[in-house]
Amino acid sequence: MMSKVLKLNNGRELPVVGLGTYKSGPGEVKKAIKDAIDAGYRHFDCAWFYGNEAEVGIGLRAKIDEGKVKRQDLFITSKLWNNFHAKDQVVPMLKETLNNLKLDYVDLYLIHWPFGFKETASLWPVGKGAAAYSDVDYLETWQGMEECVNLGLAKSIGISNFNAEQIERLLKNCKIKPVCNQVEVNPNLNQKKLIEFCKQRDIVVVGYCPLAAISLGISVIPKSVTKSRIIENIDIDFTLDPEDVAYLDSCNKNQRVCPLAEFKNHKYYSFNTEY
Ligand SMILES: NC(=O)C1=CN([C@@H]2O[C@H](COP(=O)(O)OP(=O)(O)OC[C@H]3O[C@@H](n4cnc5c(N)ncnc54)[C@H](OP(=O)(O)O)[C@@H]3O)[C@@H](O)[C@H]2O)C=CC1
Ligand SMILES: O=C1CO[C@H](CO)[C@@H](O)[C@@H]1O
Repeated sequence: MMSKVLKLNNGRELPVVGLGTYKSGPGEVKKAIKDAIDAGYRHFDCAWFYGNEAEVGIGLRAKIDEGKVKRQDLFITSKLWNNFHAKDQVVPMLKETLNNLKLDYVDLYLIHWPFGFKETASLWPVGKGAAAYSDVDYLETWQGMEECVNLGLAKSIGISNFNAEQIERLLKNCKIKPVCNQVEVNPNLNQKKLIEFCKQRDIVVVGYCPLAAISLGISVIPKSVTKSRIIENIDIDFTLDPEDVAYLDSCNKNQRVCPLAEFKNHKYYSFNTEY
């Protein structure tokens, strides 16, 4: 049976299953949040880039106000987008997210990707080449993330889409350790080496695009705006037979849904290494 929470390296607890919110559209995400809270979800995966944090916040606030949950029972994650990697932009961007979510703090704030774009570039500067890239080092960004913890705006901080080498470099140069690395995990990309690498360093892996990938000792954040699926996705009280595990292992092709290959020439692109 799967444990319901994972312990983070700062002593806090992360509910294993969370609700993803990417592409949860206007007019549907508020209801999805409310349905999810009713179904027992307490972990919500959000991001400034998803453009829907204000409506997510309305759903959360409605359930808090009706007394269904307390703020302290929820685990809310958000992420810093790539155009805002300069150290002095991190706190203001988190404040904007908090304003949208109508919260005083997030439980977890992540650097969404290790590579940055210029603030003046578009949010998704495909085809613009290096002219759109910023070379702000994610170590600088991390100092801004640490400031978020020191100000009480984030209870925990972490990273997303970082490779092993980047994690090692960050661990050697941080004051506050990242609690998690959020990366793609599914049968086509089982991430065994990266998961083991993170476990050895007491970093929890949160798996995105996760449908059908469970039992790996990680947290998963399936997205759905459909009530029956929201309920189905948290009802995962089962263990897989060894043959099922072997079958899922055989599916691994190291293929990504989100390679962001458009940015593969960026100095801090993370998927040019094995893991
Ligand atoms: N850090 C990062 O860079 C990234 C983070 N993420 C995060 O991870 C989350 C999950 O990833 P995502 O890309 O959304 O993909 P998912 O693997 O969660 O798939 C979501 C899709 O699957 C459908 N679905 C959900 N449950 C079921 C079910 N039980 N049966 C059949 N279909 C189902 C949903 O449809 P419907 O909604 O219509 O029910 C939706 O179309 C994101 O929402 C986001 O929060 C994602 C990508 C990158
Ligand atoms: O979170 C995310 C959702 O998916 C996008 C790609 O389609 C990613 O860029 C982003 O990291």
